[in-house]
Amino acid sequence: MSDKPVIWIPRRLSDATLARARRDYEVIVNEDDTPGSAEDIIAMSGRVDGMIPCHSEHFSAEVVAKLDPRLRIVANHSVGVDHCDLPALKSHGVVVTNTPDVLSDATAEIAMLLMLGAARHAVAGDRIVRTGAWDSWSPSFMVGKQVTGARIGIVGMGRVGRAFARKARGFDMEIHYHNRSRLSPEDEAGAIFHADVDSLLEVSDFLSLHCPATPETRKFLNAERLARLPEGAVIVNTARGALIDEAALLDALDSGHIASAGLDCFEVEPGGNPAFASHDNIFMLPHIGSATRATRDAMGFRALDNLDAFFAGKEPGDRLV
Ligand SMILES: NC(=O)C1=CN([C@@H]2O[C@H](COP(=O)(O)OP(=O)(O)OC[C@H]3O[C@@H](n4cnc5c(N)ncnc54)[C@H](O)[C@@H]3O)[C@@H](O)[C@H]2O)C=CC1
Ligand SMILES: O=C(O)C(=O)CO
Repeated sequence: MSDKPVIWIPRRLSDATLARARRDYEVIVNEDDTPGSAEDIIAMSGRVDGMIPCHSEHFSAEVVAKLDPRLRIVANHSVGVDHCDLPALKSHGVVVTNTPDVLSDATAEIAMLLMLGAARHAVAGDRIVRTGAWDSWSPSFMVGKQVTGARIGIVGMGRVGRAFARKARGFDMEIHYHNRSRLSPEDEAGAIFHADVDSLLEVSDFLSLHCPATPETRKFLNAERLARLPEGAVIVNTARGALIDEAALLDALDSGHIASAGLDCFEVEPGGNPAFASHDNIFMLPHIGSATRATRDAMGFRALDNLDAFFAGKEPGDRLV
């Protein structure tokens, strides 16, 4: 019997992460890489001291109430923790950490891709070439919306929001933002703060969501707020599907008030919204904001750094509760 702590890794993390984990811990890996169910989480809590779950494993209050006291730390392999009932985990005595910063640039890259693709008809353009339907060219063919110099509204100017703003500056965009609090002049870097959501919406030719999913932000972008955006605005969401009222977004796209949307996150995942599939003006990706090799290694290492600190009796750097 080794005296190393035992940890459960429910999803197939990067090779480098698994190699380091196996060096330092007794590791139980879910080799078939399916999401851990409530039953799996509860059963595993009696066999392990720590876990490295992803946002696909849900720690609801009902699950947390049934956790075995052996489990002492949930070191998430994600920055978003809307899959965790933090107050319940805290009152159950379980430490929770996440992986901030290391995925901000990768996620901001995907937001840029979605913004550009949604603005410039990437879905329809790709389909027309791919299917051999490209049989003419004209000056009015596939005319899109220019990103360079346009006004971008950012909701949630945290780590990913600021990384996105840095990239948008490269496109000479005029940056506006709404956040829980105003940033320092250094972090703001010329971006224009809107204390009021409506005032941000009214100037946003493009709108990109970067705040966490919380009870307060659920369906943040509803019919009323969509109507406040300028005619022909483009929506980008790499945050969480829960932030958008998807039926209201479809209505706004169908009416032409919203020109297009670029979405990495959906209310139902995996799968997405089947009603979106027939819309060429929705550019969709399957929640791959942080999916680069470098970032996935960095996320895994950050989760392990948190475990290492915890099991060494120190404060984990990314402790949330
Ligand atoms: N698509 C993907 O693969 C990824 C998605 N994400 C999502 O992005 C989110 C943001 O990540 P970070 O930037 O690292 O978090 P962060 O905590 O650094 O930034 C979030 C910002 O939102 C602001 N905020 C919170 N509630 C708000 C509200 N009601 N109204 C306005 N602003 C509000 C906060 O003040 C903060 O500045 C995560 O919670 C996660 O859901 C993050 C990484 C990858
Ligand atoms: O980290 C997160 O919050 C994600 O959505 C996946 O990287």
